[in-house]
Amino acid sequence: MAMLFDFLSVAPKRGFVFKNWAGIYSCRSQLFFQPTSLDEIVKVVKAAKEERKTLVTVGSGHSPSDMCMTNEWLMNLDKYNKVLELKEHPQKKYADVTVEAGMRVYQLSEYLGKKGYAIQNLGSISEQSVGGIISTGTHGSSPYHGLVSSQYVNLTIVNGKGEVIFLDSEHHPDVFKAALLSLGKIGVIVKATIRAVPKFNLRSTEELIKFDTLLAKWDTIWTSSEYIRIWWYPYTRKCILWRGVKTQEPITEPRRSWWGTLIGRYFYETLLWVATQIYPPLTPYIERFVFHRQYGQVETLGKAQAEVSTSVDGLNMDCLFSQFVDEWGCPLDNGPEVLRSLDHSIMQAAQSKEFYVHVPVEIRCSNTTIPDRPVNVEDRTPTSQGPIPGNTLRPYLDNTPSHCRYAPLSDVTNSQLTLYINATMYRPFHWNSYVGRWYALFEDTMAAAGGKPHWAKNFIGSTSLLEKQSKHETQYDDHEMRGMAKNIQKWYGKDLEDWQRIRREQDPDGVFLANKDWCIRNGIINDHD
Ligand SMILES: Cc1cc2nc3c(=O)[nH]c(=O)nc-3n(C[C@H](O)[C@H](O)[C@H](O)COP(=O)(O)OP(=O)(O)OC[C@H]3O[C@@H](n4cnc5c(N)ncnc54)[C@H](O)[C@@H]3O)c2cc1C
Ligand SMILES: O=C1O[C@H](CO)C(O)=C1O
Repeated sequence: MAMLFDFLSVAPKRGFVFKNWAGIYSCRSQLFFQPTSLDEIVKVVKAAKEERKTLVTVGSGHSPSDMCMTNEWLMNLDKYNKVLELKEHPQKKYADVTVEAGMRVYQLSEYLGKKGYAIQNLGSISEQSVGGIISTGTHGSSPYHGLVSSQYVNLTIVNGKGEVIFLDSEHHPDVFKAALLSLGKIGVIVKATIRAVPKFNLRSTEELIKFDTLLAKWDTIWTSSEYIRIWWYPYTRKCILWRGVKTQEPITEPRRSWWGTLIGRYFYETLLWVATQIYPPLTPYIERFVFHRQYGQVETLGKAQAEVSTSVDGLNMDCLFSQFVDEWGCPLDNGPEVLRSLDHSIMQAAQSKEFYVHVPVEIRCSNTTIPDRPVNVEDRTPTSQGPIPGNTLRPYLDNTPSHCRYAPLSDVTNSQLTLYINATMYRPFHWNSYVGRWYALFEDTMAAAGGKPHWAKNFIGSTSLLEKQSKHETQYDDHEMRGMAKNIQKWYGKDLEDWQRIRREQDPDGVFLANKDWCIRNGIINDHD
């Protein structure tokens, strides 16, 4: 082995155990690589091909599912994480920054901040790697911004033949579309160019509103701010409406957070542990108690005090504890019907003590419609709303509704938007909670509303959706993913076929077909691939 890998500056580790962030899944890889240069990455891919091994590239391991698990070769690009180039627009309206794909999003924000720029939109955290955040369809929450991958102008990948390929809207646009949401199966993303905008702060409010107020204002609320997200606390019948706009105002004191304190946090996790492990009917009481500690009792719509923070602090949030997450996207127009139905089911389940949900149920939106003209940047100021897209291609595996049509910012309505609902279930002190019955109901509701699951998360599916059953239903753990091959083939149709064709062309020997079981149970490859 020493001979085979003497080109590496960091020797591969044998038997390295990888655990995902939530600690739900772990695997023992045969060999674990941390290359430090493009040449080393190419050689690792070629060695995998020659040795007939499969290779998974793992970023920060923040995907909650078992998608990165492998008992063959595992590679991580944490040591391949430098900034390569910064190209500024002549009037500094934006900057295109090329980085090595192992860079973490928080590292990229730190670098950009020093140069006077910021990432246009973020998800709830910044721990992810650039390669990882692109590969799963990660999103934030905004009526104007799309998937995080829409900020990327180009990618460079190493495909399964060990070739280095540059991808953008002109060079191999079909491979670019496949790599913009690839689940790590098209090639290793080694470099990426992100379009950043002038640095901005966020002026945000957190308003306490009734669940009924949310439903009553559904038609206009989502377009009331550039950044917006809602946290739903079903047992309190209340929500927190978070809204943010770009500003150049100076940063203010952060708002207080009860669960942000050591005692609040530990107490909350202990209460959840008691509820999940000893007496589940406590859950609604805990939720009400925690909500009132954190947010108070009184409706504050239009009256909440604003906070000014950096864009990163404003867009990221405290995700609290290890968790299962089942998140789906569906047309935002279907929101009221979906939420009424989920509300009814959650209340009935609590009454019959069938299951309990954790909070918040996160409600977000994105605008993944494709602009019909380039954005005019000349008149833009650092606080102008909306994105300057890096690309305007729709990834083949984009899970958001495909029928929504573009409208200029001033004309955006709910009909342009995707609704994301995120059913988080905590694992207090890393003890599992029961998710099966809640997630089955949640998934049926979302599928009936035209939804599809977020690829990276803990969707469960059903044995009835598998092409071939390897286990009986009773042999699965409560939270174990059964898969949804038949639905995924039905939902993605020709897009999936195109993605599969490109996958085979780029990786004819199946170097990236690790964790084949995950791929087959979700229909992205066939048995004979
Ligand atoms: C607390 C928390 C908050 C989150 N918030 C959000 C959110 O707000 N919005 C949202 O949409 N998601 C969210 N996620 C999910 C997260 O953004 C995605 O799972 C993301 O893909 C994780 O990035 P990663 O670097 O950890 O990738 P990993 O989980 O390590 O890998 C994910 C996939 O990317 C592939 N991959 C990684 N690097 C490369 C590469 N260089 N080349 C090719 N393929 C690669 C892997 O093979 C795998 O298929 C959250 C997750 C957690 C745990
Ligand atoms: O996966 C996710 O986890 C957090 C919620 O805790 C979030 O926003 C996701 O998305």
